[in-house]
Amino acid sequence: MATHDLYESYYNFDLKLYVRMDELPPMDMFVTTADPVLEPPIITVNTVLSLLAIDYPVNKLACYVSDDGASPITFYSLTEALKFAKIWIPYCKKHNVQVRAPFRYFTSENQPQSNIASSEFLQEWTHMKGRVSGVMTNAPVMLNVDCDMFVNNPQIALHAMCFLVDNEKERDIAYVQCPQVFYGGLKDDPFGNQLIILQEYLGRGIGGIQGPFYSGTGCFHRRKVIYGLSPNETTETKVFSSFNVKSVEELKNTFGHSTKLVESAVKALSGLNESSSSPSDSTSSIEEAIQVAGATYEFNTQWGNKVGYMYGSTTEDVQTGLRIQSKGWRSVYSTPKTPGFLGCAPTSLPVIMVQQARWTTGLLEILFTNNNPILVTIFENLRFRHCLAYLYCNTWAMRSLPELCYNALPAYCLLSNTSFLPSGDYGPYYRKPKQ
Ligand SMILES: O=c1ccn([C@@H]2O[C@H](COP(=O)(O)OP(=O)(O)O[C@H]3O[C@H](CO)[C@@H](O)[C@H](O)[C@H]3O)[C@@H](O)[C@H]2O)c(=O)[nH]1
Repeated sequence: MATHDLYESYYNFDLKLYVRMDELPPMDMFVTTADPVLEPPIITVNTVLSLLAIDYPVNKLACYVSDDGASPITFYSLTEALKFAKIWIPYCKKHNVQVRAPFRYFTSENQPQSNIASSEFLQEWTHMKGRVSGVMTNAPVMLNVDCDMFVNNPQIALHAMCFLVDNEKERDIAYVQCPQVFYGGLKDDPFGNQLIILQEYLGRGIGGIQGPFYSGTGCFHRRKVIYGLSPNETTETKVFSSFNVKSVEELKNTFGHSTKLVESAVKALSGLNESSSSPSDSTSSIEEAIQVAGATYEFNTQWGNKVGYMYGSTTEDVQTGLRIQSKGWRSVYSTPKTPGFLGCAPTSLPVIMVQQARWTTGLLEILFTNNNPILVTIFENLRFRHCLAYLYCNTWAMRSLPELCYNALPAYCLLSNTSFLPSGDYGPYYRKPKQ
């Protein structure tokens, strides 16, 4: 194997990835956006450009943007961005640019140092800066990213592949989650936006049990797991014992009436899509994609219930991760020195409160679904200690009441001139220390 064919990447646990370029699995990347006012198209465009420019074979990447706001401005911006991508991506790769979201790259701290940069580079840099203003692929790996989170480490996909490329030891890993890291936060993080407790302490702690929760953006999934595969249903047993004997009708009950989608799901579940790198005929795929994207497609199917993203909670990501882990799958954190993705945290109190109210409500809702952590620990394969970690998060909203009372105690004591701490009179059984 020639050295230049090798991709080598180090992970925290000294895990190495030795794989030829053509052996890397294809990857579909999903960016979601909803509101062109709150999430200006320029942010989405930067995220898309940074994804397209990651260090990965270009013929194995596909990027999908879901715009729930159906904004023509976002659409127009993306078509313009594609033209820009044709010069931006080769430029990043040629000069090994690290931050590949143009709006971050062209900030003052990234100005090239003219004393060390070659004249060719300086010329190209200036040229680039002038332009800044301006059911198809079925890949086995899927990455999802919020529109306001750009790629900060172009090798992040290779880091994730350390775990996902078929490696005997890591076969039961369902997804690789990158912690959410934010730029431009408030000084001293007064509202806890950097999620330090959640990610640095809780996240890393549960990483040692069954792995981090799925927390939305910055997550690399195996498609077959999203389609409902369990770790004990190895590729072979699934193909030969289950799907081959299931009738087409049964499969349609699960995946809907699109024959093409059913075929692609069977391929994904049986691992037959692991090496295909080019999309199928794009015209017919687009027609099929329009059909399966319709709001009514999911009626009387298992989407949202057993396959795909779970419904029933506004934190669909945590619930989907719980469904996956309840089958016994594990997950891992990807925390290379340079964070994989950087996002923009809200900075005003009202926005933060709305966001946290949404999260806490969503987490509580999970307790009232079939994916209640206690039920899936008893009847499925969620580990007990992992169940406790989920319960700790799910009850975030309920904990707010005792926490509020506790926080109000010092103020109450000051006003009423009382103390909630022991007064010093410990009763007859207390022996005073000798002087
Ligand atoms: O109807 C909607 C609403 C939101 N979004 C997109 O979903 C993403 C997350 O929405 P946002 O309002 O930014 O929610 P956050 O609370 O910041 O997101 C966190 O929490 C969400 C719910 O748990 C996860 O889906 C996200 O990945 C995670 O970053 C953004 O790209 C939105 O554009 C849509 O596509 N359609």
